[in-house]
Amino acid sequence: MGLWIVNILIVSVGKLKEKYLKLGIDEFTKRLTVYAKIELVEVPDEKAPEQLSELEMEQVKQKEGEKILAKISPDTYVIALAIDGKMKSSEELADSIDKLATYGKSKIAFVIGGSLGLSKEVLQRADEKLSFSKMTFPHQMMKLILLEQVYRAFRINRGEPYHK
Ligand SMILES: C[S@@+](CC[C@H](N)C(=O)[O-])C[C@H]1O[C@@H](n2cnc3c(N)ncnc32)[C@H](O)[C@@H]1O
Repeated sequence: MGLWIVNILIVSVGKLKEKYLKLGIDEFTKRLTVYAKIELVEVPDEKAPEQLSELEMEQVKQKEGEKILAKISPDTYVIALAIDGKMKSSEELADSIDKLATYGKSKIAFVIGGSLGLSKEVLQRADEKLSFSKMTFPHQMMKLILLEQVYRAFRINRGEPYHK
């Protein structure tokens, strides 16, 4: 594990409403502060009623995408969460984070899309696309799962015990 301070930024779309998810997110954020500087940023979602045309859906994603990109500095390594991205084991994610930190990429942003997903501009900016399975998770739940996996990654890299 590199000795660099790793800055983890998680950018997501929309305000977290569910209390049960908030509790979990707060818990893993707190646990992670031992290992990294962690920042969670929520950008406002665009109104997306049921009956949107393809074009309108693209516009929603584009507007949300602009707000996401505005939060990410140019020297940040961006990992976009996408269903069709690359799947990794927890050990592989841990290794990726370790290598990024070791080779001087100490700013890592994970990006989670809104209900319609991420814009092509965000996906183009991303250095990699990470999939958590072929299943679709609600974005707020995705944030909790991501935080747990990032926490797990740091525990793995430190050789610290964590339940299997
Ligand atoms: C409700 S999902 C969006 C679903 C949208 N139809 C799509 O295909 O992207 C909201 C966000 O959660 C993340 N997400 C949901 N399921 C995921 C998965 N299995 N792997 C990676 N990211 C996922 C993605 O960032 C996605 O943009």
